[in-house]
Amino acid sequence: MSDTLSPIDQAKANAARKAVEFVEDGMKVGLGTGSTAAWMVRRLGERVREEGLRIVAVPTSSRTAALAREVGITVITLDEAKWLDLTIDGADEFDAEMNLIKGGGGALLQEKIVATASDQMVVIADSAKEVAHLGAFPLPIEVIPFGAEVTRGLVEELLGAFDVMGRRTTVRMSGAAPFRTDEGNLILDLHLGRIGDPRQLALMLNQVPGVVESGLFVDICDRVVIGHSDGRVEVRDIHDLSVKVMELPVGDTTNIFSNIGD
Ligand SMILES: O=C(CO)[C@H](O)[C@H](O)COP(=O)(O)O
Repeated sequence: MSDTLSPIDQAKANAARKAVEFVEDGMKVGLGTGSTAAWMVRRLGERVREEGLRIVAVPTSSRTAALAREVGITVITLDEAKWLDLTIDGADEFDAEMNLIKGGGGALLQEKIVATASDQMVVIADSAKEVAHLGAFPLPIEVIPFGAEVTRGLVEELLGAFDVMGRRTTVRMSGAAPFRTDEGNLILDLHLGRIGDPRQLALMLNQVPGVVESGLFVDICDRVVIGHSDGRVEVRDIHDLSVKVMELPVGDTTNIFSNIGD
């Protein structure tokens, strides 16, 4: 029930609920990964079951695929979809230009492929994710296991040429073993503190052999839906950053709180 939710979960759920309003009948939709995205998938499932909304969806992880099927959403592959109308996903950080750090859940590669193959990417986030400069959240990069320590060394060397505060890197773990992505790759977390030029860093990281992709999303996000813990939801559009739509709490969220798995 909604009154058992923490303020942060309430904020995430409200942002998710608002973003799902952008989904229209007949759309092909990309589904993000993470706890905020899970709220969105549940709410979308509700619309499918209760309103008869006809959509097909491309999930960005095996976790999201399982949840989507569970709530009654038809799942297809990106190659079947070919192109998507809209992707809704969470983020670990976003700045005023809607640059993002993503990959806290380890799904950054599929998330970037799916978002890039979409007419629109809508990010849903609680207000704590907004930052003046990206980088306090460790930047995840996906690297192939072959020669991963050499790749790590090259990345650390590269960071020496960048305007970042810290340069420490860690291999993401899952218990005692390295975390593996859905593609079987590893995640390196870059503890940068502050990223001076996200665009340049994203470009350069992709030049390192062994790096598959970084969690820096530059010029990909079109809209951010921000949930506040007091119940307000704010929508920002990259095409009109001067306009902020402030809204009162969005409807009754009781149903989607009944089967919380994340
Ligand atoms: O990028 C992601 C997963 O790879 C998530 O969208 C990001 O980590 C935000 O997660 P949450 O909504 O749980 O805070």
